Amino acid sequence: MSYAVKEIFPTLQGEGGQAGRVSVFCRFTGCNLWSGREEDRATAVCRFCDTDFIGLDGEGGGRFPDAAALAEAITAAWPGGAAHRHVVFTGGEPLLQLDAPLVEAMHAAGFSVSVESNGTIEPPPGIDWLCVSPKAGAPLRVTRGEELKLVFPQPGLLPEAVEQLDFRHFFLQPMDGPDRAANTAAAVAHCLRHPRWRLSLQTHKLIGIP
Ligand SMILES: C[S@@+](CC[C@H](N)C(=O)[O-])C[C@H]1O[C@@H](n2cnc3c(N)ncnc32)[C@H](O)[C@@H]1O
Ligand SMILES: Nc1nc2[nH]cc(C(=O)O)c2c(=O)[nH]1
Ligand code: SF4
Ligand SMILES: [Mg+2]
Repeated sequence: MSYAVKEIFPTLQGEGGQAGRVSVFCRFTGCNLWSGREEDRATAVCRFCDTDFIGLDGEGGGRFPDAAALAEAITAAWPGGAAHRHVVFTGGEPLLQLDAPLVEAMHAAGFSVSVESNGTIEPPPGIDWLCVSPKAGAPLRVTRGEELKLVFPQPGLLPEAVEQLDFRHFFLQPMDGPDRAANTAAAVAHCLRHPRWRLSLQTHKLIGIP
């Protein structure tokens, strides 16, 4: 199958348990919880998204005919040598497009494979680090993985509703937007009272990298 990609760029993973790790981000086009158009935001299932995932027009974006072609583009974007290669598939919702042949092609190219997903779609086999970030009002179908990263606070989705699921790490990530400072204080307060939860800051935004 072919893949629609918004952008491919090297940076540091900014969030969660792998923050600071050199990574190539492959951002797929499209999401199942929002069209990506501002006029639809107020009626979307997911209304707080901080990302432009429409189209193919970002750095390194485009339509890739098969897994080999996309793996080649991701490999070309890796800033280092043959060791420590790491790709993060995100979006939009990457599990609308990421499939086993692409995971296999990335492994064959020497990459460890991470995924950022909203948890509504079952992943293909072989993913090395699955981050699930559940969304209020959306069906949570993926209940295991390496990390659960809850954007906080979300009316209608309390940490208590997801903290017994089968994840190795539990993160609260303050919701960015006009209330970011208050949301950060609330997340810190929740972690202090419920130490299962750790704070995930969007560190790339703090230091001004993509
Ligand atoms: C843009 S999403 C793409 C991946 C997938 N669709 C998802 O929601 O997990 C990447 C990460 O950013 C988080 N995120 C999106 N908007 C945010 C915001 N306003 N504040 C904090 N985190 C946000 C998501 O929850 C997710 O963990
Ligand atoms: N540096 C950096 N880290 C990230 N972690 C998750 C991101 C995403 O948009 O999925 C993201 C992103 O957009 N940039
Ligand atoms: S599910 Fe992810 S990509 Fe889709 S609108 Fe929400 S935060 Fe954005
Ligand atoms: Mg982002």
